[in-house]
Amino acid sequence: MVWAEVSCTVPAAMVDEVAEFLIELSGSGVSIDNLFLDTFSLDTVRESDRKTVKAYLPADADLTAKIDTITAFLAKHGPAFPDFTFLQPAISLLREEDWANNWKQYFKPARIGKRLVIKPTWESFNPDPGDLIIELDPGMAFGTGTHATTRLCLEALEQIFFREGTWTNRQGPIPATVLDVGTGSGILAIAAAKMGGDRIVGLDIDPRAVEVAGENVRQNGAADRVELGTTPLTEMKGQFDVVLANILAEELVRLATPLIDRLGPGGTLVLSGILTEREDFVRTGFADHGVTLLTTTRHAEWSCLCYRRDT
Ligand SMILES: C[S@@+](CC[C@H](N)C(=O)[O-])C[C@H]1O[C@@H](n2cnc3c(N)ncnc32)[C@H](O)[C@@H]1O
Repeated sequence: MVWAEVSCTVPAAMVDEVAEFLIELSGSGVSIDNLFLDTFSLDTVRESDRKTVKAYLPADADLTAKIDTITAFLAKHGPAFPDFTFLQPAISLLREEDWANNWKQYFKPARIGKRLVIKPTWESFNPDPGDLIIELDPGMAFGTGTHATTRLCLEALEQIFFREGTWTNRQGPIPATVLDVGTGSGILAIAAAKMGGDRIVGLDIDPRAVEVAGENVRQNGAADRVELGTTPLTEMKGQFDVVLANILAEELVRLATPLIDRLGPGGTLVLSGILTEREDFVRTGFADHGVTLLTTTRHAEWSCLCYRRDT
C-alpha cells in the first residue's frame, strides 16, 4: 500500500480549520509541524507564523479528486486569514512502513479528562494511581482521541462513570450497558469498558472501522465486554444505560427517535460531532422526544450535548 503525505502550509491562525477539514477528509489524524528552529540554541525556539498541516491519504484512484478538494478548500477559506498566500499542497508518496513510522513521531500519550490516558502502543508511560490507559495505534478509522469531538465524549463518559472518587459501576448497579453508535476506532467503547461498563455494543456503518475497532478492543483486553458490528441502529433491539453518538449533526437529528428508543429510562444520551453553530439545530431536533438536556460542553468549534431520558 502506498500513501500520499499531503502538506498544507498556512498561517498559524488557519491551522485548526485546515486540520479539522483534513481529519474529516482523510478519516484519520493529522500532524502539525509547529516549531520554527532558527539556531542551534533551544532558547531561540519560537512559534512560527506559518505551520504545515500534514494528512495521509491512500494513493489510490480517489487521490487526485481529494487533492483537488483540498486545493479548493484552501483557495476558498484562506483569503479570510491575514497573511494568507495560496500555496499548492505538497504531495509526497510514502510506502506503508514509512507511513506507519511517520505517524509514530507525532503520537504521544495524551491525557483526556482527569484519569484517561490514550497511549500509542510503542510509547511507554508511567500511570498515576487511578489512571485508565487505552492503548491505541492510529489506524485508518476515526478516533485517535485527539479530535475535539472524541475528547468531548470521553470527558462526558468520565462524568458519567466517575463519581465520588471512584468508577461507579464496579460498586454500583448502573451505568452498566453502553451503545456506541459510529464506533470508528472503538475508542469510546474501549473507554466505557475500562471505566466499568459491563456490556458495550459498538456499531459502525463502515466495516473497515469495525475491523480496526476489533483489533483495538482485543489489544485493550476488552473483548469479553465489547461487541462490534455493522447492524443499522434502526434494527437494534434492547435498551442501554448510556448511548453515545459521535456523528454529524444532521445524522444525529435524523436518528433522534432510534437513538432515544435504545436508551433505558433515566439513561444518558451523549451527542457529539456537532459544530457549535449547529447546536440549536440538534436541540430542536431532540425537543419533545422525552429527553432533558443535562449539559452542553464545547471544545474548539465543536459541541457535545448530554441528555437524560425522562421515563
Ligand atoms: C466521527 S467518527 C467517531 C468515531 C469514534 N466514536 C470517536 O468518537 O472518535 C464517526 C463514525 O461514525 C460512523 N457513522 C456515521 N454514520 C453512522 C450511522 N448512521 N450509524 C453507524 N455509524 C455511523 C462513521 O463510519 C465513523 O466511523
